[in-house]
Amino acid sequence: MTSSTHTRPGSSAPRGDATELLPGSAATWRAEAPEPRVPAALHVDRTRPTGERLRAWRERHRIRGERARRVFAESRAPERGLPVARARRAFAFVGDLVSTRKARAVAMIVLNVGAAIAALVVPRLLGDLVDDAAAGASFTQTDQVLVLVVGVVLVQAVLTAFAKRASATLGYDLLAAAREYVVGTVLRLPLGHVEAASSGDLVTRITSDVSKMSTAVRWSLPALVTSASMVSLTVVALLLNSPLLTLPLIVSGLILFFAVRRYLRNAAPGYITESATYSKINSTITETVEGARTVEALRLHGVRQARLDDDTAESAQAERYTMSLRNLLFMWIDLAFQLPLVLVVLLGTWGYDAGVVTVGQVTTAAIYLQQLVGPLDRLIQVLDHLQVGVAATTRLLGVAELPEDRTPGEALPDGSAMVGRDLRFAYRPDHDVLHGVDVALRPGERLAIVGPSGSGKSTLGRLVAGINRPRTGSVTVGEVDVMDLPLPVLRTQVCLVTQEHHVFMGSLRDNIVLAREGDATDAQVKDALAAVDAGDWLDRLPLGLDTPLGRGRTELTPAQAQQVALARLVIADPHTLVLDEATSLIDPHTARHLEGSMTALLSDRTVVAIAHRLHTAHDADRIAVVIDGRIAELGSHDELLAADGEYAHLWRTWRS
Ligand SMILES: Nc1ncnc2c1ncn2[C@@H]1O[C@H](COP(=O)(O)OP(=O)(O)OP(=O)(O)O)[C@@H](O)[C@H]1O
Repeated sequence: MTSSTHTRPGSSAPRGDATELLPGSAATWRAEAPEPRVPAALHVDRTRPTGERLRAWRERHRIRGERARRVFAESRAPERGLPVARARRAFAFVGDLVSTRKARAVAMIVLNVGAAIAALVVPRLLGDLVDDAAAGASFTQTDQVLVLVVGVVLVQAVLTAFAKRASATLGYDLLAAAREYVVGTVLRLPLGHVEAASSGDLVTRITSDVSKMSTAVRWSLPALVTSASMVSLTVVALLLNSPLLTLPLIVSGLILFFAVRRYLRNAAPGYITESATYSKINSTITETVEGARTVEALRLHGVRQARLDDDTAESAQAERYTMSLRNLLFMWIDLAFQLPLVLVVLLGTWGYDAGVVTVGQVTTAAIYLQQLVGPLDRLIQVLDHLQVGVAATTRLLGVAELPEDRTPGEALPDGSAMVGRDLRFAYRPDHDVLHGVDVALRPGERLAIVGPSGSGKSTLGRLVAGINRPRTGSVTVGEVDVMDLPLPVLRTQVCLVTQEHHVFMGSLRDNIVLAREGDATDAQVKDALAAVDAGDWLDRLPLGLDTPLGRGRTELTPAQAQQVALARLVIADPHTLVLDEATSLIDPHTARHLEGSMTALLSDRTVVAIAHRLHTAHDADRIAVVIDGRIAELGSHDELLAADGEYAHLWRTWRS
């Protein structure tokens, strides 16, 4: 009963990698995490005396523990972005998934219990065989027992095969349901929250955490049923065989109980912390890649590298913390596995002398104890994986805990008049960037919003388009609050087009019709592209509307991508458009041309144009000048020039 017989899922690969957690992986529990880059202060100085080293180790352990707990606490703080759900929610979530598949879950349990019982019959028969032989029975007198043993072994093999199949199919089914839930949750995230959260955190959750949850659901849950039923039935079989020879198990049980309890208490925060540090690394890398030009321009390589080093060191600390928890647990497990066999032999020798047990019972008890090691070891492995899985699931479910930013109601707009009243908005608490703005759009008018950079133009546009909920006040369309409209209805009322436009993987047609959920005809799509002056390059595409777009396929120029975004709007056909510097990426000549060609198209709609170039304002019916989060002036080009205020100043500056 040596520890080398246990296969243990180690951390020889990063925990984000699903394969490292698979059963049968070559990695063993002894295999430690890849030696991470650790700050010099954390290295062990082997020249120091053992006592001093031990004290230093304890101190480091304490610091790591404290640091891990701090990162853990920070990772739960709502203002850091995406929240983390309570562990109880993770269990309830899995419980819900299983409860809708009761029949298959019961079948899996029955098959596993059947296989476990069959496995327990054999040692009992072998014990009887030993007793018969000790009583002087000849080999031929025991052949019936041997036939029975072979029969039971065959039955056990068949039951085990079916139990494994049932476990695997249930596991995959649970995983599919869990994945669907996660994807659905992430897709319905309120945009404001997505922007507030770190993209690294979100990416880590939907990649690494999904992978960890998937391992827990697909493998650990079924393995929990298999090993738990095997362990409990073996204990029952040991009791039935001889209560006396079951006593050594109490010693191991106590050791395991306290060791596992301590481990479970510390492991959950430890693993959540570990994941939070991966999110930090991802965020730093993502930011560095996205801001590569700024890094290059400002020679920030050293700063970014130092930051990544800090994140990596913090992650290494978190990994070492969970690793030290595991190592401590394994030490106790080894002791708990070694002791009972020794005690059974000693107790058996005494019991045999005293005439209270037979040699057969001692043999059976020894085989049972040997048989117990595998499932017990697996059970503890499973608990370890479940800890990781629960931590990952709480992070995934945390995403679902974000409050909805809108409550779609039944009321539909009566008309297309849009009114914003007392609009205030803050990205950070107590820092309003809009201070009680009132704005009423006249149906069919073109309102230009101009003002200095950072004055709140885009924020006002986002509120009007129903992207963000104002802190106070409301934006209504036809007397209904835009935040109370279901999204498909909102899209037919008001749309925002910004300078950020994403080209999705898919055909050109797919990229355009998505605003109308697929019911636009090819002719409408072509008309929409023609309306935004994209007819020329459309004709040059060999596959026309079927041309596959996206990275590694046909890549559009920024101007073409912007035209695709505008064509989407044409198809969505809302009565109000908010254009946030929508034509800024196109050169001035093309932009002028594009805006010119869109004039006919925009003529029946209300247009709010957040103006980058003042000629857009010049062409507008009214101009709102936004300064420091307030509308400072409102009127036509001529009226505002005559007023000789901020706009007149801006206009003269731009003209000169
Ligand atoms: N996501 C955000 N998080 C925090 N602050 C933000 C965010 N977006 C904008 N702000 C801040 O809100 C204020 C108003 O920004 P907004 O983008 O609305 O101004 P703007 O007039 O459109 O500026 P620009 O013309 O430069 O685009 C600015 O101080 C800006 O720094």
